[in-house]
Amino acid sequence: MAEAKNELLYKVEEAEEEAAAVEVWKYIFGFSNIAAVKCAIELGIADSIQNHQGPNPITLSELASNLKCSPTSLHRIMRFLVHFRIFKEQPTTGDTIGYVQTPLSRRLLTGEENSMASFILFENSPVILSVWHGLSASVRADGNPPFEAAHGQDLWKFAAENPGHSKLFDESMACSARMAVPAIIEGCSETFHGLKTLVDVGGGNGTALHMLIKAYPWIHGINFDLPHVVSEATERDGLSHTGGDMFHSVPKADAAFLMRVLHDWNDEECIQILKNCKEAIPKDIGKVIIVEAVIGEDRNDKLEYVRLMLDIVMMTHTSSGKERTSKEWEFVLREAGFSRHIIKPIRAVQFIIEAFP
Ligand SMILES: C[S@@+](CC[C@H](N)C(=O)[O-])C[C@H]1O[C@@H](n2cnc3c(N)ncnc32)[C@H](O)[C@@H]1O
Repeated sequence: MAEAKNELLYKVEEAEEEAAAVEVWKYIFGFSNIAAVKCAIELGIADSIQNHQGPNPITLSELASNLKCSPTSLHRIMRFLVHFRIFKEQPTTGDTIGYVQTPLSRRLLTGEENSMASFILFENSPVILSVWHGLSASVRADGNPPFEAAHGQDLWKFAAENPGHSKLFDESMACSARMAVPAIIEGCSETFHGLKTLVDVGGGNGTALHMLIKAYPWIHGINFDLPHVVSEATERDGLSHTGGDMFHSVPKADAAFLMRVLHDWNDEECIQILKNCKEAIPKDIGKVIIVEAVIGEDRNDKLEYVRLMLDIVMMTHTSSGKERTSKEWEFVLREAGFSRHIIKPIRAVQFIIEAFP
């Protein structure tokens, strides 16, 4: 009996060793996946495949000629991206191989509804990649927050002084807003009924608010963000842009909407922002609609790993931000003076938290 048990234990350990020997390469060369995808976006591979006309899928030589690339190098990139199922190969009638899109490669198109291209380019820009080197120092608490250690100032001040970086950041946020807002509308439509005005606090370039106003045209939207952000935002029907500082005050409206803003700040700062939102809404019918990750709420959810990654992203990108558990949300909301709140899951990384004065 004991021998059989030892034998089984040995087999499990052996299988784990074998798996580790394969898995460890992900951590040695894992960045090559990101770099190859970034390269595909910069070259415009997905766009070129999309724009290709004709009965056959685009061949390597056609793609290389469109993109003005060396076919030999492009072949190596395409072989890699096909292996990782970003693109697919398909035979042509001319007995060669062509390339076609997959649902994943369509996320690399520029200017498409589901595009994540700007988000990928932002997260893998030199400015952001350099901050990751400061992670262990900040965990040991003997270093500055990683972004400040790398750039000498925080993300927001850096953005205000670097318009190119700020624009890419706003576009990257708009990309993921285009994914999140349909999930909000699908999962929580009733949240917006009865509202005449809605202020999007830290609303970036207004993409999310514009989508909400299109779905609920009776609402007038106020897109509120830092002055340098709203000065670059496009004018859109049904909404106005207001520049300011949410730590000072928030424009008045029936409800305040905060999507992926509070996770940029520590508890004390969150409480201050939430108190200012509470001041901005009516005491009787007002509410604050928060769109944020809730860690550990559904550990088996397919997107839980994204919430955990996002928490580490907050450690590196912001000075004090974090993703929160439901208990941590309860704490900041109570401290900000809200009497009750409800957490609703939606089909997204984030949940909806509705808080009432
Ligand atoms: C992570 S982004 C979220 C953008 C948008 N809500 C979304 O989800 O797509 C955080 C936003 O907060 C804004 N922000 C930072 N500090 C602010 C402040 N003191 N007052 C107003 N907005 C601020 C930033 O400019 C940025 O647009």
